[in-house]
Amino acid sequence: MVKLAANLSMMFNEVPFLDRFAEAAACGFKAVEYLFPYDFAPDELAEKLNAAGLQQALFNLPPGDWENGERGLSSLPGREDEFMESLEKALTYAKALKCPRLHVMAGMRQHGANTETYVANLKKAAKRAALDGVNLCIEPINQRDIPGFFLATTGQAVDVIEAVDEPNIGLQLDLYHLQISEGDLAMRTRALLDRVEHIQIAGNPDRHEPDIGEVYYPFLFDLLDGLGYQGWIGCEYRPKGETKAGLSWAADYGVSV
Ligand SMILES: O=C(O)[C@@H](O)C(=O)CO
Ligand SMILES: [Mg+2]
Repeated sequence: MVKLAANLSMMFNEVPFLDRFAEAAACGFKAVEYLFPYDFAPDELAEKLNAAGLQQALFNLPPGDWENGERGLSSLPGREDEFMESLEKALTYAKALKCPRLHVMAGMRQHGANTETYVANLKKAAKRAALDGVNLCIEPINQRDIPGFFLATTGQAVDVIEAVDEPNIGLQLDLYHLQISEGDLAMRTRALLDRVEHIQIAGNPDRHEPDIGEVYYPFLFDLLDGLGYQGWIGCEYRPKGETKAGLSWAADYGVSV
């Protein structure tokens, strides 16, 4: 059975961030994800999560200087210490939020990203995260949304995961990005599933609700069920209008308003 997690960076933007937990739970979501928790204290977030009876499915490591275009540190030579510090910060939050997985963003080609640094950093980070029982994921992102993002395709991600060769690193399969970059969603999902740690969805090409656009998600959900996928599916989309008004697509999966 498909398990949907609300992405609180994009959904429920009608209310302040800390109020989005209760909104998501009221609609029937059992888990949430978001980009970054770092504007708030871990205890404050844990209290919101617990009060709403939600699980924390995923969040990202600090990405570096976001305002100035940084999108992760893990592949940037000369930033290794900063990267490990960012991991420690994320692990502190993961512990407070009982979050079993973290997304490690790759970084930008134009900032000097390279595979050797990426693999070495991920290996060290995976070993450290394993001590806390946390898994890491890497996510290929399409070059239209983030031109120059270092991790561009699932093939590259699989090569990196194989080179890192640690049991707690896997793929964050965002089907919105995959549709733009590679297509052939069902066949690729089937081939990649044993590497997948987390899935995200949105309608293509505008990143609105999954029932708006060119991808037919009910087919992919049935496929995932048939393949025995047990993980979360993060709803990482920008609602076209009001969040709740656009949730009817999720009624068959335990979410309604
Ligand atoms: O797909 C995305 O944009 C996110 O999952 C992310 O973590 C980076 O922006
Ligand atoms: Mg994503």
